[in-house]
Amino acid sequence: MIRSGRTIAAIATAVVPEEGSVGIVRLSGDKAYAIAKKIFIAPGKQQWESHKVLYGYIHSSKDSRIIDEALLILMLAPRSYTREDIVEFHCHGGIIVVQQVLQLCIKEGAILAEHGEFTLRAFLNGRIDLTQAESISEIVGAKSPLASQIAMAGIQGKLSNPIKNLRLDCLELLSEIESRIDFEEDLPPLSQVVILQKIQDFLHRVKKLLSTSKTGELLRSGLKIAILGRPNVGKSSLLNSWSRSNKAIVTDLPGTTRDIVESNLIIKNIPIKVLDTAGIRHTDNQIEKIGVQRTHLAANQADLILLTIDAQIGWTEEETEIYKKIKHLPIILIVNKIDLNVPDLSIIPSEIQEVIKISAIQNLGIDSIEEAILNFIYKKNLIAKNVDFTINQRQLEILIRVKIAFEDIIKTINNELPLDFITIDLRSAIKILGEITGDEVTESLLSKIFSTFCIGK
Ligand SMILES: Nc1nc2c(c(=O)[nH]1)N(C=O)[C@@H](CNc1ccc(C(=O)N[C@@H](CCC(=O)O)C(=O)O)cc1)CN2
Ligand SMILES: Nc1nc2c(ncn2[C@@H]2O[C@H](COP(=O)(O)OP(=O)(O)OP(=O)(O)O)[C@@H](O)[C@H]2O)c(=O)[nH]1
Ligand SMILES: [K+]
Ligand SMILES: [Mg+2]
Repeated sequence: MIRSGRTIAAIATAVVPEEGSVGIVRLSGDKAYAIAKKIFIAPGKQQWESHKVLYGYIHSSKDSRIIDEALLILMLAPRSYTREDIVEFHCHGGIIVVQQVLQLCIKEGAILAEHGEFTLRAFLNGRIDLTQAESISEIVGAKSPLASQIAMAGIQGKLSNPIKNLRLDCLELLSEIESRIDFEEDLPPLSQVVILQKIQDFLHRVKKLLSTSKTGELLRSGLKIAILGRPNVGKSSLLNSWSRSNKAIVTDLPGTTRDIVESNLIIKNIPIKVLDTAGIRHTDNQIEKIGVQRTHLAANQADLILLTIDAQIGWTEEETEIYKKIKHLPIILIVNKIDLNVPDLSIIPSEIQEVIKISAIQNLGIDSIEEAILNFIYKKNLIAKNVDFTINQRQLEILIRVKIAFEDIIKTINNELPLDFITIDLRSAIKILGEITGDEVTESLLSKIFSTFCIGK
């Protein structure tokens, strides 16, 4: 994975046939400039200077066939994304031209970049730390404006700064304690109370960082919501009306939906995956049977269930039977088809607190469903107010280990054990914190992290 010394090349923009008016191919490494000189002609008196745009043609050096009319940007080290020499060819979009330009670069001695290799180099060359690199990957994959804003804060160091500061404060305390151990007679004593206060402050700071993880998780993975109910209550109609699509087949025949139909929505910055499912009933039809099994699987993987009933029919024995199987899950009751009938809601189970009346066909009540979902999210504390950064799963796991180390130190102090015991845990906390920023990191961990990035990033 770490192969500095070679010049890497990749297509940096999305590759979609006939789409995207401009496509970028970029090179990073010692040979970038020489390769660019070979395949790019800048007519007239244009100077090959760093950070100036050149206009010209990309051509195959072999048969001098012109591949594209393009712009070129040269960014010489260390003033570049990777801190190596970078060349960008801004070509016409679509896939053919950029693929040809990439091939040309390979022919001239570049190697294909691996996932995240440009950003890996930015990290290895010290331009950014590991949290900033992870934030760059996150801004690319952001599913909502808030997620993107949080990733941008991460790129600017909003996450790495508190972690770096905490690590520095730990290092300072460690050296104070160690010097007491080494030169006990020459220094004023360090009271256990002072150490305790400092560790409690560190612990508080770790907990604050940890508290952002749920929000991060919600913004990244979103919420899975399954629409459940017996056949013909209008589950597929609800999915269609909600997602303003015709994704799911709707007919007046019970048992229409056989397989899960998914739709991805964003509600107030939160990604929501809505699953339409096969209506639950006993059936001898082999296909429908499998559909119903899939409904049960989907229900158990969902964060929230929209149990849907028909206003004309109300709550029946069948609903009671379905409810028994899902009552351990968070449920919102949806009463559909209120355009046809005023429903009798007197017999629904009292445990069901949220009841929303809608008409899928007339697009009525969808906003109330969204409001109820947001309430569910706030009630469960899945999203924090005024978040300015969040930690990811990797950082969460590391911070939990740091928290344990601090808690162990507090126990050590309370048990009045010798200072040596404190330094062991403190040193371990420092090392673990270094795994977040990348100050303490193995090559295999780096491969793991950067392999999830997109190519050309
Ligand atoms: N064309 C293009 N657009 C792009 C990128 C890119 O690589 N190419 N980026 C890629 O993700 C993002 C911008 N991020 C960047 C971050 C740092 C540097 C950079 O050259 N930094 C140097 C020099 C700064 C300076 O000249 O003052 C540095 O920090 O040392 C460039 C782009 C988004 N847009
Ligand atoms: N009047 C009225 N009819 C509706 C409404 N929602 C759905 N329907 C009708 O109810 C019938 C069944 O709708 P679907 O959306 O297929 O019901 P489903 O729950 O997905 O049914 P299965 O997939 O078979 O389980 C169709 O004829 C719809 O047009 C509504 O809000 N008002
Ligand atoms: K149906
Ligand atoms: Mg259906």
